[in-house]
This record gives sequence, C-alpha cells and structure tokens, in this order.
Amino acid sequence: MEMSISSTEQGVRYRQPIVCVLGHVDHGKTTVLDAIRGTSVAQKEAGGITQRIGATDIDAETIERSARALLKGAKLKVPGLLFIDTPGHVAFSNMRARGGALADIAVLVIDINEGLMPQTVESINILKKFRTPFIVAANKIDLIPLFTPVRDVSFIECLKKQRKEYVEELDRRIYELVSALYGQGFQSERYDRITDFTRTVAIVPVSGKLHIGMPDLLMMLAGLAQRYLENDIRLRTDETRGTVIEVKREEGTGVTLDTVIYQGVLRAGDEIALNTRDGPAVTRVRGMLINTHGRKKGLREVESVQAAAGVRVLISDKLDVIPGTPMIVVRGDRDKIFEEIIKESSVSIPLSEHGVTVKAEALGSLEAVSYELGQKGIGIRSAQTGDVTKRDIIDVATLQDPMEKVIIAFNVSVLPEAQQAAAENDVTIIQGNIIYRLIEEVEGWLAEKKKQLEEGRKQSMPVPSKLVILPEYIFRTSKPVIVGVRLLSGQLKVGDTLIKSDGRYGGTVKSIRENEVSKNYVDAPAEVAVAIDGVTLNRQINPNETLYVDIPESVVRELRARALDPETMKTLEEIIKIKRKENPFWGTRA
Ligand SMILES: Nc1nc2c(ncn2[C@@H]2O[C@H](COP(=O)(O)OP(=O)(O)OP(=O)(O)O)[C@@H](O)[C@H]2O)c(=O)[nH]1
Repeated sequence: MEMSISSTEQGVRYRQPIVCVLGHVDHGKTTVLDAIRGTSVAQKEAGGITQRIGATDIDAETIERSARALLKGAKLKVPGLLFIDTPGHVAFSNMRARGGALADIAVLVIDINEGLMPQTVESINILKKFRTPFIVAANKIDLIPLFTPVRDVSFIECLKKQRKEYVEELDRRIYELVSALYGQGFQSERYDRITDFTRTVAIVPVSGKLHIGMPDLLMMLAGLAQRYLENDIRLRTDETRGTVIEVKREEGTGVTLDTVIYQGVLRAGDEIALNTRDGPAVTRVRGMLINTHGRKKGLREVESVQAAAGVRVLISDKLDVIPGTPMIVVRGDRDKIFEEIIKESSVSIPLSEHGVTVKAEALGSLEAVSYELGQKGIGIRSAQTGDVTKRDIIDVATLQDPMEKVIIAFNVSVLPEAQQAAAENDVTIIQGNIIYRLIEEVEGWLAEKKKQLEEGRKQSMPVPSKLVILPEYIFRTSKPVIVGVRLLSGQLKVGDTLIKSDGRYGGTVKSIRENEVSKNYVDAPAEVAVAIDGVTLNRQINPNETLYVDIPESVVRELRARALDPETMKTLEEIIKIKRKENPFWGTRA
C-alpha cells in the first residue's frame, strides 16, 4: 500500500501542504513544475517522488536532500509537498475545499524579464480573494545579460558563480518586481533578505529551464507551510474529505473521478457524498488507482490513501458528478453532509437586473470570470455553469436591450442547435479560455455595440432644418404634394414632420429625390424634390413658404450638446422660439 509517512512533533502530525502553480501564459508554470519534479527525480535514490493522479508528491527526505545546504541540517515537520499537476489560476479557483481553495499555498511564476502581466494580476486577485499565501518564483533569470551558465543548483549557489554586473542587474529587476507587487498591495523581497515572513512575500529567483533555485523554492514552501499554516495542514483522521478535479465517464469502467484527498484516509468501499447535476448524492468507492513513477511505474490499485494525495476513484453509480465538487466520506448524519456540500458548491456572484450572460465550465472559473467582468464595470444578469444551450440563446434573445444580447462562454462548448439559434436571433456568443482576452473581447463588443446604437439613434433623430418651397418647381398640389425645395440648414429625412413658422403642422416628408435619385436623407445645402403627405398646396402650405423640420422636446438637450454647424444651431434656436409662443418653457426641461 502506498501511503505517506507523516512526521511527528510533540504528537502533532501534518499532512503535505497542497501547492498550486499560477502565472501568466509562457512565464514558465509548466517548466517550473517540471523542474521541481525533475530536481527531485534527479536527486532521488529510491521512491522519493510519486506522481499520483492529478498531483505530484515530493517527500520531505527528497526536499531535505535537495536543500541540504540551505536547511543546514534542519528537519522538516511536514511529510513533503503535494503539487497539483494542473497549473494556472483557473484550475486553482476551480479546486475548492471547505469554502476556500484546495491549495494551501501557491507559487506565482513571473518572468523576471516581463514583470506583471494580465494573468499575473488575475492570479493575484484570486489569491487575495481566497487568502492563499504565496511565494513568487521570479523565473528566467538565465536570460538576464551576463549570466554565467550553471544548472541544477540552488539560487544561493548560482549567485556565487555570477559576476557583479549580473547580480546588480538581477537586483534591479527584482526591485522592479517589488515595486509592481507593491502596486497590487503586497510587500515583497528577495527571500534570503526577509526577516518577517508574515508581512513580506518571498521572491525566489529561479530558472525553470536550467533547474536553478528549485531547492530554495521547495524549502520556502515547506518552511512557510509548517510555520504559518499549522492549523490547515494538521493531519486529521476523524473525517475524510477531498475535491474532485476531473470527471471521466468511460464505457465499461463507469464513472471515474480524479480527486485530491486533503483530509483523512479514503478506503475502498467507503460511502462518499458528492454534488451532481441533480443535487447532492451518495455512492461507494469501488476502486482506487494511483500513478507511480520509478521502478514500479504506472497505475496501481490501492486499498486506501491518506491525505494529502491525488487518487483516481472509481464509483459504483452512474452519477453526473460536477467537477470541483467536494467529496466527503459519509460517517454519521447524511443530511448535514448534503447541506455542507450545497453550501460549498454555491458561488457568490453579484447579479444585476441588466447585463451580460455568463457561462463557464465550473463554479470557480465562473466566479473568476464574473469577478474580472465586475472589475471592468460590466454588469451580469445571469451566471451559470455548463455548455451554451439553445435555451440560453432563447432566454437572451427575448431581452429588450441590444447590449444584453450576448453570452460570454468560458471554457465551454456551444451546442450546434444553440449556434444556429444564436445566428437566427442575433445573439452574439463570445467564446474563449483565457480570461483577460475574453474580457477584452467583451469590452470591445460592448463599445462597438454602443457606438452602433448611438449612430442608429442619431440617424433616426430629426435634425433642426429649414427649407423653403420653390414656386418655380410645383409638380403636384395634393396627395401628395410634390414640390422642389431648397434646404437651407440641417438634414431633411424621409419621415420628418414639417411645421410652419407659426408652429402649425406642415405635412410629413414621404420621399426625397435628388437628380432623379431616391434618397433617405439630404444634407443642407441642397435643392431636391420632395413628396409631402397630409397637406394640400395653397391651402395649409404655400409656394415660397418657409418650413421647419419638427423636433421633439426630448432631444433638444442632446442636440445642443452635439457639435451642430452654426447654421443648424441657428435653426434650432428659431424652432425653440416658435415652440415657446405656445409653451414658454418648451425645451428648458432636461
Ligand atoms: N530561458 C528560459 N526559458 C524558460 C524558462 N522557463 C520557461 N522557459 C520557456 O518559456 C516558455 C514557456 O514556458 P511554459 O513552462 O510552457 O510556460 P507556461 O506558463 O506553463 O505556459 P502555458 O502553460 O502555455 O500557460 C517555454 O518556451 C519555456 O522553454 C527559464 O527559466 N529560462
């Protein structure tokens, strides 16, 4: 049986702290994670590293061996470190435990040559929200000019081999990082210069590529965890709890769950409670597999695992388990456990009456995307997990506001019938799996839509205009009147209502022709033929008469705010004067 041996000190036993690696794309999350494993693999003699499913276990002995010079003989209290295999802040926020994050501590990888980037900031926001302590791996220090090549060494060893100019440049970049992190609300410092670790975020300069600084990183993680996270990582056997990271449905085998057990012992045959798409449910552990490296490489069946561990659990029922759900071994009151599961599976996303619609693959990422939208001042009317369905589209299509006819789909598929419904109903789907790019796209879409709507409104809004009927161009005197007019100011549009200089009705513009071409509108100055409905020439209106385009009171303010040309502005004032003969307050209201 594969089990971690826990260290003991004054009777208190600890489990491995669970570590997650976060950072901006290409800053080296995977490389650093591999380097941590590689360092351990290279240094292990027998079984020091076990890659379990979903997580990699590095035992205390291995850490002590690799960081011997740094630890100066000190022994670790924690039995090792358990690294979650999926790096990134989205995975981090999708893996929950007890209402917080599954990871006890995090490594934030930052390319020292690039500094803070959008996903670095997103990661920091998420770490802040979960109050997860973290250290910074300032990666790619081998790319700093004048680097003297070394590899497989601690940062302290590496430093000894470097020239003064390199060390100065490294320090300069570290301080740039310190100042950028300060802007995010954190005090930080190169780890070997810190005196108070409770207030200062440790920066460990590393090169994932050349395996530099891994002993320092491991030592810092273990040291911080055992010193400041004592309560969280205390080994408890009264309860068994885990988090489901991935759900697989396989023909033949049934449903398997890749999980991380963070408390207690899980045994084959245990009754477990989980959250499913149909609500909380109970099933049994039919079998368990762990993934081992080294001599006995491969998947291996086990009878029990002890926290913290990654394990594949085969369950005895065909349940539609939600990824990210807590998993609790049922001992005692089942209802209480169900209640807890519901509570843990709920998310806090502030919704507003109006806004965009969000879909994401899991609760954590839904929350993360919603948070970032909120930061940009974008309201959310609905936020749910799952693929984009036809129902979602129909739901959005019925909304009045065109700015709300959009679905933001993070890490989910759009079902074919939904795609079709979206095209038919003019609903936009913005899809992606990188939060900040998705948000940028949403912002772009909203801005473009707003512009379009404004343009549309401007187009349909009447413009104060003045025209005169040309007596030499009378083509018809009624039904409709067809006359030549000279447009003196503004813009004449089909549909405009005309008024006379005494404010009385002067007809409605039915069509406009300029040089035999039909127009929807013309700008002044122009001479055009117009068909006017609703009046008869020589009765309500007359040759040589001056007419105005009528404007509703509600647009006066906006018209004034717009940069209208002086001639049109003058016409607006004339119209206001005409209106005030009837109503002295016309156009004074907002
Ligand atoms: N020179 C140098 N290159 C590095 C180092 N660490 C990572 N890289 C390179 O940087 C690139 C990105 O590294 P990854 O580990 O894939 O980065 P990541 O953050 O996991 O990227 P995603 O998984 O795509 O988000 C790769 O080409 C690496 O070889 C380093 O310490 N030094």
